[in-house]
Amino acid sequence: MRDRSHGGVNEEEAVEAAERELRRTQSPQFRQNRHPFLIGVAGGTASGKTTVCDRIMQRLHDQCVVMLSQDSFYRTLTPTEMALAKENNYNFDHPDALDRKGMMECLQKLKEGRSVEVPVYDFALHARVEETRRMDPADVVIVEGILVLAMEEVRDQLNMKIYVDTDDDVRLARRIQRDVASRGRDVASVIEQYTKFVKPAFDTFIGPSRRHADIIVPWQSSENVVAIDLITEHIRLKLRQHDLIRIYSNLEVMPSNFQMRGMHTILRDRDTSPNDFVFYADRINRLLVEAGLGHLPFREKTVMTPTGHKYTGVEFARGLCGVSVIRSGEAMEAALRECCQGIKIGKILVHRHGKSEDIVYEKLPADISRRYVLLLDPVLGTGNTACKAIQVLLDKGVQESKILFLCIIAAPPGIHRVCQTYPQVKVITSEIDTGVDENWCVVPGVGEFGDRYYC
Ligand SMILES: O=P(O)(O)OC[C@H]1O[C@H](OP(=O)(O)OP(=O)(O)O)[C@H](O)[C@@H]1O
Ligand SMILES: O=c1cc[nH]c(=O)[nH]1
Repeated sequence: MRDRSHGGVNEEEAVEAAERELRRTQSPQFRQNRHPFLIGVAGGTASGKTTVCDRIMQRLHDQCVVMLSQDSFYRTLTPTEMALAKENNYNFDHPDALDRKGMMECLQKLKEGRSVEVPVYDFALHARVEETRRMDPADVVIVEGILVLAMEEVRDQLNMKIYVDTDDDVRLARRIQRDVASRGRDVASVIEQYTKFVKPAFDTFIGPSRRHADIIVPWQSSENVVAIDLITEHIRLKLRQHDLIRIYSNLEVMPSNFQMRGMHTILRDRDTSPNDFVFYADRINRLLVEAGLGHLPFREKTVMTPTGHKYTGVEFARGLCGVSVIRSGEAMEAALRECCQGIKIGKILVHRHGKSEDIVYEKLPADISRRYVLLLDPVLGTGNTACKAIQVLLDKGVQESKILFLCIIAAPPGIHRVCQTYPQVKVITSEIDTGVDENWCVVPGVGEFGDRYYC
């Protein structure tokens, strides 16, 4: 008889658990260990970037948000460069005018949740001053500047890329006003600099960087309130999520409710009987497969209901197959067959020797290159096995974007490895674990999945 005594969670316990979670997530240690959400805001000179950043910060007033400006990283000019600057002949709009290394170091530290000392630049002297400005770890870091999306190394660090789009004539008028009023310049020199350097740099670096943006915000004379609403809602959603989901758009963690937590508690309990282990692993596998199928394309289809009315719905995608990683992945085949009758399922065997692995066997559908592939393996640990298996599929001609990797538990090293190496592969898991120990076991983990499932 199956042991069902793990069943319900009473309301009082649920409230207590929720309160414990709230206390935990608000503690200083928790906040310090979190990676912030990094947003880049670019656009031409005087396009309204700072106003966009201010509006985002105002809306996120209950979060810790800091703003890093590209302008802080202008290099102190050499005497020769200084002479050119004095003759209005130095290109401040070129990426080489920046201390890109210093900027990346700063960004990296903030990303790791560490404090930084940000340089302070004096625009009138064209030099860094002695003092620095301390910036503490934050939930959200906004990096603002004309070249933020033009520098690949900066772009690669960002979780959200915004481009502020404003007409050239509006920007020039604003730039003249600003430089005359606050940077001690006259109108003629501002226009000369604009024609000689600002506009060509816009045409070469800044304008083209718009194609890297996730969001292009039209920003003319009146403020774009709708865009700011959408951006801040998206950030709030991301902040509610686990760090790794914020970072990788190709990672999906199934919603965690008490059913899911309860099933995981049983899988993770070393005293769980083999029967129960199989029963609950199968239940999660079924949910995982359904979550994976939810990512496949569909076509609209209209049918007639028994009441004689039309129902407009969708038709499932064709050209799908499964591939299980032997042995544990085979435990997920039944769930896939229950959802997709008659589906073809291939197999890959990766032999692990500690850190290195070899593919020792593969049997895949002959036409796999034309199919979507649900790659099945319940445990993602270091990610070595998954990467090997994915590479086999790519070598067979499967498109990266057509691979969905399904696993019951995923450890952060494996998530980083797979999501970074194969950014178009969708990784779907039911829980993220803490890590991998010195024996390459996932912790807290479920132990050796295959031994427990097949014993
Ligand atoms: O991400 P990694 O560190 O590579 O670890 C994950 C691999 O480990 C497990 O298989 P295992 O080698 O235990 O073989 P089994 O399925 O035959 O039990 C699991 O099913 C994965 O294939
Ligand atoms: O913890 C682990 C790691 C690899 N494989 C498993 O089955 N469990």
